[in-house]
Amino acid sequence: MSPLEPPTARRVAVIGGSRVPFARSDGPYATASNREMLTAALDGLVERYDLQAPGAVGEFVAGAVLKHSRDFNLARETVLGSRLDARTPAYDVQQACGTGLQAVVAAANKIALGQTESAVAGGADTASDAPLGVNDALRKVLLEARRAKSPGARLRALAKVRPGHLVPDVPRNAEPRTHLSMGEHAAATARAWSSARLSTSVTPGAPLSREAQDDLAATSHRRLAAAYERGLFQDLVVPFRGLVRDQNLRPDSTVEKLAALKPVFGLDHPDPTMTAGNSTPLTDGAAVVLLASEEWAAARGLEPLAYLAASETAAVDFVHGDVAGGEDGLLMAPAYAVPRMLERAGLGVEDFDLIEIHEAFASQVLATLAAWEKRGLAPVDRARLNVAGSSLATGHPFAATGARIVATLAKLLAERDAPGRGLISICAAGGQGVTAILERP
Ligand SMILES: CC(=O)SCCNC(=O)CCNC(=O)[C@H](O)C(C)(C)COP(=O)(O)OP(=O)(O)OC[C@H]1O[C@@H](n2cnc3c(N)ncnc32)[C@H](O)[C@@H]1OP(=O)(O)O
Repeated sequence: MSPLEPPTARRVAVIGGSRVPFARSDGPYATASNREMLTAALDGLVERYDLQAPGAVGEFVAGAVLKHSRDFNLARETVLGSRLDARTPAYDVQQACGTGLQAVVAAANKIALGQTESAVAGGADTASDAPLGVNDALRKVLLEARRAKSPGARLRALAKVRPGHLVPDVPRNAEPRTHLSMGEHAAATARAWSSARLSTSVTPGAPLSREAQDDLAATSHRRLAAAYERGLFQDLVVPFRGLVRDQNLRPDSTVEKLAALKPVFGLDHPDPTMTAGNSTPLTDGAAVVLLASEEWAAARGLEPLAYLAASETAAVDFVHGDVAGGEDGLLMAPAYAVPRMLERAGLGVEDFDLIEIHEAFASQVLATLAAWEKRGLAPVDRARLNVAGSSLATGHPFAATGARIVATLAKLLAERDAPGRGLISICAAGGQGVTAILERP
């Protein structure tokens, strides 16, 4: 028997995106689950691209960072409650804040290899509906009670419950080994890069200054507001629970206003620079992207916005390296992923019309830019960076951010109505980075 020939890779088109407006946690989506938000985003896409028919979508790939055990396969549970055909296979991925982009890459690779013709990928997260666990002591008692062979034995087991057992196990926005929050890690990285050279900073002498961070945040709000204003998100955002645009957006967020906010991270060092204004807020939301082969798109008369041309992941050893931060801080893996991806593609950052860096914190974006320059990449032209705003303005529902960025960038490339290339860089908890290239030939 002759072996199957290895398939030739095909181009993967980004057809469109759909997301709910992002909401600040404990706000309008406080009672919405990941599944409900993801279903709303998915149904938006199903409706817009007429995907109800059986087999229209080959697979749904999605994930959440904070996930209830009842959503053991959130993607499949979402399909079953959505307008997508119930016979659509679905599975979860999880790579912290890189989840949404990793879901896109996983789905795209199957399309590229001819294993499916179309897929939807994305993610959702809610810090409002975070899963609370029972603490270990109570878990032992409850399991003992469940195993009890008689009502008496069950009662004896339950009688062991003490008030202290009722303290819930709350998921923390902290690194499990260092016990430091993401913000504290970013503050340590900002210190490590504070004397870095950065050609394009508003404060060239001190690229990670408070002023430079606030400027980045104000720019993000200003550009997101302008993008809403000119209708960029008209076919990308579906209204949900009374919101029509991202709740965190403050068009009036000026550098002067941001300068008045008090620092919240890195307070154990002189001159802390990170505030609620130049950090992302805890956010609830969901986003998805429709991907397909060129043949699938052509058969439906759909014009691809752009193509997923490359992707890369990297991880830094922040555990054995510099645990608290340093050059290889927790959120610095894109400093390795992007140069590697560009080398493989034979491109430089100057070859990109648009660059999207997920804004976990302004300081982390600036440290990433400095690291790229240090590793020999050309300075990033700020006029091409996050041109429609990014996470500082939209907010950051962890697993949704990748799909938000892919859909926004694809739309921005299509808008230009000319050949173009866009770069995506996303840092993730766990010391990981997920990056990608979109292209419009
Ligand atoms: C890989 C990754 O992505 S890692 C990133 C993961 N995400 C995180 O770690 C989330 C980090 N963020 C947080 O933990 C929280 O949002 C914090 C600690 C930064 C801030 O929390 P809070 O103090 O609750 O923020 P809050 O929204 O109340 O803002 C504080 C103040 O700043 C003001 N403010 C916030 N943003 C702005 C802005 N853009 N412009 C003007 N004022 C602002 C608020 O109005 C508020 O003012 P008030 O005290 O007068 O009401």
